[in-house]
Amino acid sequence: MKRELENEEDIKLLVDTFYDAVNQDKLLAPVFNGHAKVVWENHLPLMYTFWSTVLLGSMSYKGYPFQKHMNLPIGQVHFSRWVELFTQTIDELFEGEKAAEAKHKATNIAQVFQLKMGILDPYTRQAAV
Ligand code: HEM
Repeated sequence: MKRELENEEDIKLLVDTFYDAVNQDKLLAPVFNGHAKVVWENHLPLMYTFWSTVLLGSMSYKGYPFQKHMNLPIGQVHFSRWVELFTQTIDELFEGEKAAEAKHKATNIAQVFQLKMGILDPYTRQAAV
């Protein structure tokens, strides 16, 4: 049954389910595990703090996420998949205002990363040529 996204337990469920999907994705899994060699025991708790700061205002995350992405071998196709999996995860588990906010914020942050990386053109917001 779908529920409102409202507490730390929900954040943990969101993050765990999302990265399970990432780990099964043929496009994204090699970036996380092959290229970046992410240590999941560290990354997952960090992402709980990130999303609880963004959505619940906990202020438990302190960092600069963009820096971790700027040298990754990723383009528009990777970001589109990331946003698609995130959106699917939210829709599968949650409903309501916070769920909508989570999708909106994730999409915006993904767009900002792509603008900063020069993947999207700042004027058209389409793929930069
Ligand atoms: C194709 C898309 C993406 C890929 C491949 C990706 C991959 C990564 C990788 C490899 C790391 C470093 C993990 C580590 O060193 O342990 C990371 C960190 C992180 N990512 Fe992403 N990411 C993507 C999109 C996003 C988006 C859209 C967001 C936000 C909505 C995000 C938020 C973060 C945060 C908060 C961190 C932690 C940064 C820190 O160390 O403080 N990522 N990501």
